[in-house]
Amino acid sequence: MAIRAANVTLSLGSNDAAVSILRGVDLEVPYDSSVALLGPSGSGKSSLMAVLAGLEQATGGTVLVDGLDFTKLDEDALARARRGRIGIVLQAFHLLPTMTALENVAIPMELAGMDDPFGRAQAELEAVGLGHRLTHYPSQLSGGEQQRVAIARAMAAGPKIIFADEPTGNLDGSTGTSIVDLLFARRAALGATLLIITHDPELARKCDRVIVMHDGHVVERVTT
Ligand SMILES: Nc1ncnc2c1ncn2[C@@H]1O[C@H](COP(=O)(O)OP(=O)(O)OP(=O)(O)O)[C@@H](O)[C@H]1O
Repeated sequence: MAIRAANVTLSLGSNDAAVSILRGVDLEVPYDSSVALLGPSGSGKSSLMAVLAGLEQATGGTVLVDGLDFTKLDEDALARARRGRIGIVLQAFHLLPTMTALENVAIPMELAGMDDPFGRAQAELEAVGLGHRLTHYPSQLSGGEQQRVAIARAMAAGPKIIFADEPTGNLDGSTGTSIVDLLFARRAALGATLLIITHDPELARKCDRVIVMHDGHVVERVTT
């Protein structure tokens, strides 16, 4: 299993002010599969993703990601565990404005000490259709192009698991559709697992499984 989570809880704040955000989530996600995470606003989708991606520590339960027990790792070890294993795409593209498209994709790999960061970055930008935009800065790119750079950044190190939180939320309909197609195509090419938060039932149907959350729980699991 790419992800195996059992009885995961997340509380934020302490004592009287504590808020229960995840209230015992169980989840199994096979390798090389796609999963849509649906549910009303505030149901805990982004919080669950943060825990599974190693960005936030669960308060309780077990979180096994690619065989690693994330609940046993401190922040530094989590950062190391994410490298080359996990790719993240968010609604806001979070590109660095002072870096070109190529640098935005290559520099994180260079900092992580990976081999040939610029060669890999160029290959991945070509794969997302941006071979002609390598030296453009984010401000010179359209929203859809910026999200392609963000996807290239998430994919370039060859992650086993890709997390995407409403990746089309800032894009118009047809641009959003092409971004989704691209995510699915790159996922398949890499043999990676994709977990995608969406409000779009049509997108959810494209995934192998659909998981519905409500009030910090998983309330429905559907295999499509
Ligand atoms: N840092 C925080 N401190 C306190 N409460 C928080 C914090 N982060 C999230 N929450 C609360 O946790 C609950 C779940 O939030 P989360 O963002 O995971 O939901 P979501 O399902 O992703 O919602 P949306 O679809 O609106 O993005 C919400 O009630 C939110 O207000």
